[in-house]
Amino acid sequence: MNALAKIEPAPLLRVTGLTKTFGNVVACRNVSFDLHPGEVLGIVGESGSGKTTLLNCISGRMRPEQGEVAFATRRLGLTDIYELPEPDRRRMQREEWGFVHQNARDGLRMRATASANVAEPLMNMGGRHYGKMRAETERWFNRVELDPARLDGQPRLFSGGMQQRVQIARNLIHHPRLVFMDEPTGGLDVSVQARLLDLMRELVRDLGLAVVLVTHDMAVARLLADRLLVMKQGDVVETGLTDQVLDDPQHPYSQLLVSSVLQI
Ligand SMILES: Nc1ncnc2c1ncn2[C@@H]1O[C@H](COP(=O)(O)OP(=O)(O)OP(=O)(O)O)[C@@H](O)[C@H]1O
Repeated sequence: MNALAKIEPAPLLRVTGLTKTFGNVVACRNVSFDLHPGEVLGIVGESGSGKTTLLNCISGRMRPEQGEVAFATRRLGLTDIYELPEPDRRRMQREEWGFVHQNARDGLRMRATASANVAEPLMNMGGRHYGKMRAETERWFNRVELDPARLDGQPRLFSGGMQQRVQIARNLIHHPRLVFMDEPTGGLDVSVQARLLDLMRELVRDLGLAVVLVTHDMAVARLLADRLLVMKQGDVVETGLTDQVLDDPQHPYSQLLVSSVLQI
C-alpha cells in the first residue's frame, strides 16, 4: 500500500467518465468525481446544464452510455451499480440510499397516510413489529418537526413544506448511507425554505450523511454543500470546496453564476 492510499479514505461513490446523450444533446460529458462518507456534494449550474441527468445516472435511475458509477455496497464493497443484477440494484437503492425529490408527489404516496409513507422503508427491510415501527415513525415525525397528531393524515392534505418533511423522514428512517436530493426546497415559500434548510443541515451533520444535492440556488449550495461541482452544457467546468468556488470562482462561467446571484 502506498502512502497516499493510507491517507485517502475509500470513497462511498466513485463516478468515472460518465456520459449521457439525448440525440444530439450531450447532457453530461465525461463526468468523474469521488464522494466520501459524510460529504455533501452540490451539483450546480443553470437550467439545462445537465444536473438532473447526472443525478439520475448516478442514482441508478438512468443508465449512462459511457462511464461507471461505483458504490461501496455493504455486501460487495465498491461495485459498478449497473453491473449488478436489476433486483440487487433495486434492493441496494431501497436499503442503502434515499432520494428526496423536488416534488413530494414524486416521492410519496399521497393518498396513503403520512405514517405509512414514513414507515414503508422499514417494512421493505423486513420490519414486522407494528408497535416498534410506529414508535420509530413518531420519533421521526418529531425529528423533522411535524406534529405527531398528523401521523394518520394524508400527505395530499399537507402544505408543501410539511410534505417535504414527510419525504425527508421517509428517506432517512432506514439509515441510508447516501441520499440524493433534487432541488429539495425548490418551489417552497422563502420562509418555509429557510427553516427546512436549517433542519436539513442539522440532520446531515448529526447523522453524518453523504449527500449528492442538485440545486440551481447558490444560497442552498452555500448552506448545505461541502464541495461543489459546477456544470455548464454537460461539462463539469469547476470543482472545489464550496467557499472557494463561491468566494473565488475560477472559471468565467462560475464567475457569472455567482455574480448573477449576488446582483439579486
Ligand atoms: N428525456 C430527455 N429527452 C431529451 N432531452 C433531454 C431529456 N432529459 C434532458 N434532456 C436534455 O439534456 C440537457 C440537460 O438537461 P437536464 O434536465 O439534465 O438539466 P438541468 O441542469 O437539470 O436543468 P433544470 O435545472 O432545468 O432541471 C438539456 O438540454 C435537456 O433538454
